[in-house]
Amino acid sequence: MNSWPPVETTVPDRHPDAPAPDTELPEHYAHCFGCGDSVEHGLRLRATAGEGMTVRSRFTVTTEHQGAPGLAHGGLLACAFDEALGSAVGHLLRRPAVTAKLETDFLRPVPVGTTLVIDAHLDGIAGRKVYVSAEGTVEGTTAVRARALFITVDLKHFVDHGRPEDIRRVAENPALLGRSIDVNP
Ligand SMILES: CCCCC/C=C\C/C=C\C/C=C\C/C=C\CCCC(=O)SCCNC(=O)CCNC(=O)[C@H](O)C(C)(C)COP(=O)(O)OP(=O)(O)OC[C@H]1O[C@@H](n2cnc3c(N)ncnc32)[C@H](O)[C@@H]1OP(=O)(O)O
Repeated sequence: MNSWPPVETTVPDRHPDAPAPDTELPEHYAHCFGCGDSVEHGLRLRATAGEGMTVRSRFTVTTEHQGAPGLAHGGLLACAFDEALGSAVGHLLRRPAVTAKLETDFLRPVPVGTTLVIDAHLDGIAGRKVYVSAEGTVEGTTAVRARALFITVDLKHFVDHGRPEDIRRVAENPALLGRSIDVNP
């Protein structure tokens, strides 16, 4: 297995305003497929800040998340990890970031009706590059592992690239961003 992180990094401190351990984390965007409550068949991940540079997320697989009969679709499992890893970056560093690379190892099938518990860990940063990894367990057995590179960006990244009507909706109703992001800091 390649060494991880693949470049020399430092391990940052938790941001002083990062949520305290055991705090339930809010959805970061109401229409986010990973965590938003407004997405009917979204993944609706729920996350809790952990100790140190960790966040624990939970994803309950429903009938709408199948790839094969009774089993979670691998792409949706990757999505759950993207969300869980992004949540660790965003909440622990309090900086906006986007996924540049996401790699997943599927070790065991994940059945419909089970809850995948995803423990994400922020491994290190090098400039704008943030390396994170996670392990997902079902009833105590490791089912999926993932590693990702996130790149920190300015909020302008989203304004410049997002569809204008969606950006406008958020500007008019900042509550769509939950309590995670202060659009007028
Ligand atoms: C007021 C503050 C508020 C703060 C926020 C607070 C709280 C937030 C709270 C919660 C957030 C919660 C949850 C978030 C949950 C889920 C997140 C889901 C995230 C996503 O789902 S997001 C969608 C998918 N994602 C994209 O839509 C990205 C598309 N992409 C781009 O937008 C560009 O591609 C970008 C910006 C990535 C880079 O572009 P760029 O021009 O800015 O920078 P550049 O290319 O120079 O890369 C810089 C350095 O990264 C290296 N690098 C780049 N890419 C690499 C790769 N793939 N492999 C290896 N290395 C790579 C380069 O090699 C260079 O390295 P070096 O510095 O060493 O040269």
